[in-house]
Amino acid sequence: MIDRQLPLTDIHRHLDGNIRAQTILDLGREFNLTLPASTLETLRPHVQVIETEPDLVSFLNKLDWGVKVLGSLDACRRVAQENVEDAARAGIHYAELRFSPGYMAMTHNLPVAGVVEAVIDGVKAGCAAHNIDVRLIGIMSRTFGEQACLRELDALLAHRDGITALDLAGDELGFPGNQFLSHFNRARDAGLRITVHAGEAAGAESIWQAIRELGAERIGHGVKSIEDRALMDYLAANGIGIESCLTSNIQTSTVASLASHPLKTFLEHGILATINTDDPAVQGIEIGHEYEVAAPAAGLSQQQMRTAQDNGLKIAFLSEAEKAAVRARVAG
Ligand SMILES: O=c1[nH]cnc2c1ncn2[C@@H]1O[C@H](CO)[C@@H](O)[C@H]1O
Ligand SMILES: [Zn+2]
Repeated sequence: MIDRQLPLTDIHRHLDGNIRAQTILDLGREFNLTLPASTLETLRPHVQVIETEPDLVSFLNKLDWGVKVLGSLDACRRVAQENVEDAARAGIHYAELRFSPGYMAMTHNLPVAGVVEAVIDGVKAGCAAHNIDVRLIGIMSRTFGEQACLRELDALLAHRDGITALDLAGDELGFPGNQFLSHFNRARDAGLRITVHAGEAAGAESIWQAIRELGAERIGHGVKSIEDRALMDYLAANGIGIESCLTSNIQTSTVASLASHPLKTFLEHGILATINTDDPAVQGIEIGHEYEVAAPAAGLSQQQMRTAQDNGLKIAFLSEAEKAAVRARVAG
């Protein structure tokens, strides 16, 4: 269960993996696009995971309709604003929303830096209307290769003030982290914080690579840490947090069942592991479901859920003063 005395965070939440089905219909109509269905009910199986997908890449295909309808920068602004509204409605006090500007720009050839600006704008508008703090994480979608990632990085750095951190997501097996050393060197030089999707489709070596070569301070998923005790020791000793996404890991067939998910072991090992959604609309879940259904099914005790919840703000990409402000707002 969620501890209502503590701030509720979601620090691994893809904004472009969380586009409302209704908004997909609306934008499809606005831009005269042929969608696979014209009602919410019939559209759902095309934009939401209904049964477990066989692998990560099949899961990721479910995000495609959401970005295919982004026919203008205004549409990008709208989905960013709706994302803040949805996170606030879910009871989240602090969210780190991540997005891949190149992926969002791709179908309609939008200017990538324009997408970054529109997302920053939409999030600002959302925060002004709701009681929530949000930071943005820029994603480079590795699936489209080094050059495309370079264009994403350039666009993110063009709006450096509105971006807190850099991430690498997409097809981890097809595009290993060692192709992106120079991208991360530049990002760190610009003072961006670093988190990397690693150890989801690939093994523990991908997590070591993300830490040692890309400078990851946190790991997205990090499931395969369980296969390497020295790595678990290292994560615990160095305060490198794990952004766990329980339901996502089942839907991508990364983990066979919630009962065998390693999150509980990570917490027992003293790793700063957290509970997050990933792509809520695509998965058909919200953060409440992860605490109320998924985490108990993964064997977490109430105390372990509390620890995971507390870890969210501990490893957030905020200064200590900003964290204290979030705590004070929740307590007050
Ligand atoms: O669970 C995940 N693992 C790896 N990549 C992901 C996941 N969810 C979404 N994306 C990727 O993030 C970008 C959009 O924000 C896209 O590249 C999408 O494929
Ligand atoms: Zn993710």
